[in-house]
Amino acid sequence: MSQKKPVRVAVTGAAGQIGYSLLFRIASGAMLGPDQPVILQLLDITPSLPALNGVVMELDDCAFPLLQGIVQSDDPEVAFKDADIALLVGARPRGPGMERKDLLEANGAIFTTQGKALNKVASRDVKVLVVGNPANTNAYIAMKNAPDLNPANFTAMMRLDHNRALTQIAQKTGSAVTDVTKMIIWGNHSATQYPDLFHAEVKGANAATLINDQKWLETEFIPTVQQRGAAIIKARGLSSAASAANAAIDHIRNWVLGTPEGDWVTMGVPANGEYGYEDLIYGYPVTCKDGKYTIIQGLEISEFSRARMDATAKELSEERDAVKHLIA
Ligand SMILES: NC(=O)c1ccc[n+]([C@@H]2O[C@H](COP(=O)([O-])OP(=O)(O)OC[C@H]3O[C@@H](n4cnc5c(N)ncnc54)[C@H](O)[C@@H]3O)[C@@H](O)[C@H]2O)c1
Repeated sequence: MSQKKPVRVAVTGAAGQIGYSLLFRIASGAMLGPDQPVILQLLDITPSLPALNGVVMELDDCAFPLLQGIVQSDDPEVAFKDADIALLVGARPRGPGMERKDLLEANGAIFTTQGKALNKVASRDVKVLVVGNPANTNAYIAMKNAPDLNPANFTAMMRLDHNRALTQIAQKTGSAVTDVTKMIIWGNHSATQYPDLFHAEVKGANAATLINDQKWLETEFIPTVQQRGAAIIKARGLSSAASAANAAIDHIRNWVLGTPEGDWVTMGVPANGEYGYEDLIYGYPVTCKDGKYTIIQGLEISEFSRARMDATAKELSEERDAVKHLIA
């Protein structure tokens, strides 16, 4: 039995689809390691509490050795109390006839409340990952509503896009996914994201040079990664959930336990002028060590890449400007 102090992991939207894949893997040790006990602090809205209780019954029935406690609540100040990690998954889905700005508004209200609650009760070092869409802007709103916490601790999930791109390159080049390194998804977790092949490597060789097919890059690779979420909804009738949960596990595991030597990952993190962007939560390549991430700086950016990086930054600025009134 591990002697380590349990880590408090808050998960919102815990009764939802992603929650159903995510919670069991956190409790099994997939996220923080096989010797790290956890306490799950689960938040959902009042009407979803009966369903949440069913999920908790199943967690109990797994008898996970690392799971040292479960809290269930519809109150963010209960769920976020002393949280070391907060996975903000719950969000308002886009309903029929809802415009993008209505979605921003509905989620803005949720992430304002949750940012304030984190500010009030979470651990001062809480690591926040926003999964609920629009993830980058929701993370921005939560960060701005938590003035006592370090802004660097607010991140948005770009890892699903990153992992999707890794597999596209592995399949294209007939290599193992572990042979593909240094992928980057710049910008927003949306259809404007820019999956950048020009710094990626396959067994240490530059991926763009190796593939040497600009038409494929522009007409297949980039759109496939950008549109993957929609393709999954079309095929499955439901949005990606297990792969999203897996990406959340990867994001936190690397942030807490580090990235492998010679590789980096993509995280949506506060932009403070890197590559010319600021006051956004923007997808950047980062390495992680000792629980901290560092943005990879100084990569050479071609005109082709710059146009796409700017386009996704423009969309993020527009989203930010649309929610300005929600920020204190
Ligand atoms: N960043 C990414 O890569 C990525 C990938 C996939 C899905 N997503 C997003 O993740 C979110 C969740 O997806 P899902 O498939 O689990 O959805 P879902 O509808 O199955 O579950 C969402 C859950 O959140 C709960 N919820 C709603 N408002 C809440 C609030 N204010 N506080 C707490 N809980 C609340 C709901 O009751 C529900 O249980 C969606 O916004 C989806 O678009 C993001």
